[in-house]
Amino acid sequence: MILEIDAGNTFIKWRLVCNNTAVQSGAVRTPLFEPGSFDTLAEYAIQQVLAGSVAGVEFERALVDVCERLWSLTPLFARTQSLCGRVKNSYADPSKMGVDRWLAMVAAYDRAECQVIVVDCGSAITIDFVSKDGQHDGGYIIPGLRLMQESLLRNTAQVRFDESVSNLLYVPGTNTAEAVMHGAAFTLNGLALSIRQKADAEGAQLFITGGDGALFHKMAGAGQYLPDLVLEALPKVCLS
Ligand SMILES: Nc1ncnc2c1ncn2[C@@H]1O[C@H](COP(=O)(O)OP(=O)(O)OP(=O)(O)O)[C@@H](O)[C@H]1O
Ligand SMILES: CC(C)(CO)[C@@H](O)C(=O)NCCC(=O)O
Ligand SMILES: [K+]
Repeated sequence: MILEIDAGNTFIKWRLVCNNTAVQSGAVRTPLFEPGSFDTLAEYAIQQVLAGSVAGVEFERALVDVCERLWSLTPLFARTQSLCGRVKNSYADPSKMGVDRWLAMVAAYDRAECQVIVVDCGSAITIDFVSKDGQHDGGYIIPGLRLMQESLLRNTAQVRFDESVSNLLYVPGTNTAEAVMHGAAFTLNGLALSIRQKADAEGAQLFITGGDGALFHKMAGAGQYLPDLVLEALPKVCLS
């Protein structure tokens, strides 16, 4: 049994994989992660822990301790590489690129083996372009839906995330909260349409993941939404 972990700035997502099949999965809010968070998995015979993290060194240290305590093993952390299979990084210093972006690109390219556009709608929205021969042609990092709203609503603290069901609406708002939340959704919608257009024009396959990925997928009306895309490439990247 293998425990795979994708640690982002909002959620730490995990799944248990047995014979290449996910048998259980879950998520912990990153700020609420504590050494006991994985105690419910203590009973499983976990032979390997593979992790990709953009959540900082403290999380990595905590995970090392947890794995030692629960299963007497050391987790393997994926690191952004300059090359993995045919996928070539465009960063002069690959260590500066979030490993979640790299993992998603490697997984998407492995599936398509042609030109891909990879969109991860998490705390941040990242959009990465990989050519048909595997060259990363660069990408974008944009504040995610929640960050867009929070950056504007920091001074109207009563507006809570639960109200953002209206994220799905992007008609012009008739109060501040609506104007801000619908504005964020309107921005995401514009982004989705422009990415779809680019994918269509270039004949690229579009891969979408992340907490707001389902919404982006709906807005784009194209591409594949794969919630576990970042986890998929963990074995390849950790073990190469
Ligand atoms: N219940 C929820 N609580 C918080 N955010 C949610 C929830 N449901 C959807 N979201 C959206 O999902 C986003 C977080 O997505 P995700 O879990 O993919 O982020 P992450 O991988 O932790 O972030 P990153 O990798 O960018 O650091 C939030 O910004 C928010 O817009
Ligand atoms: C952009 C995020 C936060 C998306 O999760 C992550 O990939 C990250 O921390 N990246 C580091 C900066 C970069 O990728 O250039
Ligand atoms: K992510």
